[in-house]
Amino acid sequence: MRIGMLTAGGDCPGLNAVIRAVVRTSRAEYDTPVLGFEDGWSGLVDDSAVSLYDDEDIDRLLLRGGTVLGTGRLNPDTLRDSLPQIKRTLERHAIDVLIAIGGDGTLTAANWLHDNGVPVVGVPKTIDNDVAATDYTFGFDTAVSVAADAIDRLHTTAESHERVMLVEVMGRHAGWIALHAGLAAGAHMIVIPEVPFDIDYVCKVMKRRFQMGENYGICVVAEGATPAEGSSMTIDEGEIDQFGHQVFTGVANAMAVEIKERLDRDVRTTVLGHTQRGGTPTSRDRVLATRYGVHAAHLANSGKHGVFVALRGEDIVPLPIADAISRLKTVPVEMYDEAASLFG
Ligand SMILES: Nc1ncnc2c1ncn2[C@@H]1O[C@H](COP(=O)(O)OP(=O)(O)OP(=O)(O)O)[C@@H](O)[C@H]1O
Ligand SMILES: O=P(O)(O)OC[C@H]1O[C@](O)(CO)[C@@H](O)[C@@H]1O
Ligand SMILES: [Mg+2]
Repeated sequence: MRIGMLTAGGDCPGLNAVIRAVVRTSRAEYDTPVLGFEDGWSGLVDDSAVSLYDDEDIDRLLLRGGTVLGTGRLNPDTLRDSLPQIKRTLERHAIDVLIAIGGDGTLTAANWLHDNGVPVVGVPKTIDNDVAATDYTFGFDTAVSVAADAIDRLHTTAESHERVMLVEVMGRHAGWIALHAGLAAGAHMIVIPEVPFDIDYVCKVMKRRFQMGENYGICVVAEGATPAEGSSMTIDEGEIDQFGHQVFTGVANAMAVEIKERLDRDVRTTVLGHTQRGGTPTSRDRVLATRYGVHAAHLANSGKHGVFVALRGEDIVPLPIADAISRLKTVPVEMYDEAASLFG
C-alpha cells in the first residue's frame, strides 16, 4: 500500500496538521509510505512528488500555517484534459489511493477523479466554511479569530475619530466569516453575499447610531456581497479569471464612497485579505485538522474510497464526496436575521 496526498485551492491554517496526522497514522499504524504531490493538482499532472517521513520535521508541522506541499489553482479544463498524465504519475509511483485536501473545488475534482477510476479520499478545508455535509471545515475558526481580533481593534480608533469603519473580510459566495467575526466583535452591521444589501438601509442603520448619541459605527462586509437589484448603488462586476473565479472589484471601498456622500461623515475601509489565511491555526483548528487527518489515513489504509471525512456533531464520519459538493453551504437567512436583531 502507498498513499499519495495533495493540498489544493487557497491555503489555510491547519493543512500542515492534516499532513502530519496522515503521515504519522499511516507510518505508525500501517507502515504505509506517504508521497506528497506539490502545488495542488499541478503536482500530479507534472509529477512533482516528495516523500514524507514520520520524523521530527513532520511532527513539528502541527503549529505551522500554510502547507509544506504548496498549493495552487489549475484551470479545471486543463485538469480534466490531463487525466492520462495523472494516471501515469500515480502508476509510476505505485500509488493505491490519493488523499485530496481542499475546498468545494478540490473536492469536485476529487469526485471526478473517483468517477474516472482513481481511488480518492477527501478532506474538507477552507476558511470559507462553505463545504456541504460537514459542520465545519478547518481554517474557518482561525480566519474568524483573526478577523474578530482586527474588528475589536477598530472599535477604539473608530470611536476616537468618530468614523464609520468598513471591514472587508473574505467570503466569495458564503458569509460565514463575516457573520461569525461580526457577531464575535460586536459589529453594528454585517453584509453577506447571501443577502444582497440596500445601501440606503446600511446608511440608515449608521445614521440611527449617531442620532442615538453614538459617535462611530463598524460594518463588516464579505468580499462577495452585492447590492440588491433596484437599490440605489451598483458595483463593477469583475471578470472571470482562468480558474473560473470572479475577480472582485472592492465592494467595501465602493460602499465607503456612497456612505461618505450620504452621511457626510469620515469613512475608512480596512480590507483584511490574506491575513485571514496566514499564521498558526487556533487550537480548535489544530484539533479538527488532526482528527480529519487520522480518519482520512484509516479510510485510505483500509481501502474505503470515494468518501470524505465530515464533522457531524462530535463525530468524524465518512460520507460520499458527492455529498460535499451537492451544493454550496451558505448562511441560512434565519441565521442572518438573528444577527440583524443587533444591527445599529
Ligand atoms: N468543476 C471542476 N472540475 C475539475 N476540477 C475542478 C473543478 N472545480 C475546481 N477544480 C480544481 O480544483 C482546484 C481548486 O478549486 P478552487 O480554486 O475552487 O478552491 P477550493 O478547493 O474550493 O478551495 P478554496 O475555496 O478554499 O480556495 C481548481 O483550481 C481546479 O484545478
Ligand atoms: O488566494 P487567492 O487566489 O487570492 O484566493 C482568494 C479566495 O480564496 C479564499 O480565501 C478561499 O476560497 C476566498 O475566501 C477568497 O476569495
Ligand atoms: Mg472553494
